[in-house]
Amino acid sequence: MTKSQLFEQILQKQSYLCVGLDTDIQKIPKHLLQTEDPIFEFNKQIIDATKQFAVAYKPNIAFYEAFGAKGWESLQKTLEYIPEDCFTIADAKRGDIGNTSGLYARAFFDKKSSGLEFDSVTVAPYMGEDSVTPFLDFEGKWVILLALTSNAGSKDFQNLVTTNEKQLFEEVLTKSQEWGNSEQLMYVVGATKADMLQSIRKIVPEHFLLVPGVGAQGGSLEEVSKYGINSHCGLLVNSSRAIIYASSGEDFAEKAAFEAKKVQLEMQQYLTTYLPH
Ligand SMILES: O=C(O)c1cc(=O)[nH]c(=O)n1[C@@H]1O[C@H](COP(=O)(O)O)[C@@H](O)[C@H]1O
Repeated sequence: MTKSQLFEQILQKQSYLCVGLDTDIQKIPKHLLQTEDPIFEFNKQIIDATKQFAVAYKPNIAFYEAFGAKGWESLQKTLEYIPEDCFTIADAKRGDIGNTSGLYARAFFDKKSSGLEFDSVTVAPYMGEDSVTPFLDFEGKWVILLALTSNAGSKDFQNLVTTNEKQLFEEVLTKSQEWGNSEQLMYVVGATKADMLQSIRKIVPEHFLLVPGVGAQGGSLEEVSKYGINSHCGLLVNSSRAIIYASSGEDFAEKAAFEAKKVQLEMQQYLTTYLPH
């Protein structure tokens, strides 16, 4: 999916919601445990319930690979079930020396090789250019580079000041623009770091940002939208637990739809207010 196609979807659905499929077998409703593939069954019902309110889905790979071959099978079925018009993110946080990154890229982008073809994959930037470019070599695919993450430990390294008198995450935003453009690179900025969005937008005015951390982690959707929206929206805001575990009963899909719709309606307001006309 291209940047302009993604923006079109956002305008059509009046939403920049990404539903995180962090599907934890311990948390899914008990009645699904009798089905042949409970993780897929849960995802299928969540996707059906939320697809009119969401423009993207982000399965977090940890929740699948923990179950070995069976988990990968649930992931593949889930990916195939996501509607064509939704952007897909493999949240795998990969990155290694060049030849290894090339194989990680095949795992998520090359259907003939792995059976999976996502639109994008999350990548850790700290091994530098040659660890990221093998992902960028896949035409039409996106790399979502970790910049300023939502967790408390992000300050351990990402805020350190470098010899250029910049914080490390700012170096990531600046340097990586030499490797790819805003048609193939996005950045992760945690919703809990919304106060930094104004200065981040000065470095990456055109790029899409994947913003996790609203909902369960407490980030403010309003702040993120106010400081993060650019001329083509430029935001995918992820919510996982607050939507998919809105209920642990048989009404889980209905409750997920209710939560997703609530977020979508809020986003509609922010698009009206903050999207430049
Ligand atoms: O790359 C990510 O998606 C990510 C980056 C980050 O800084 N913080 C963060 O929470 N995430 C992911 O976003 C999701 C957040 O889930 P909830 O807190 O349940 O909405 C999880 O899958 C995290 O792994």
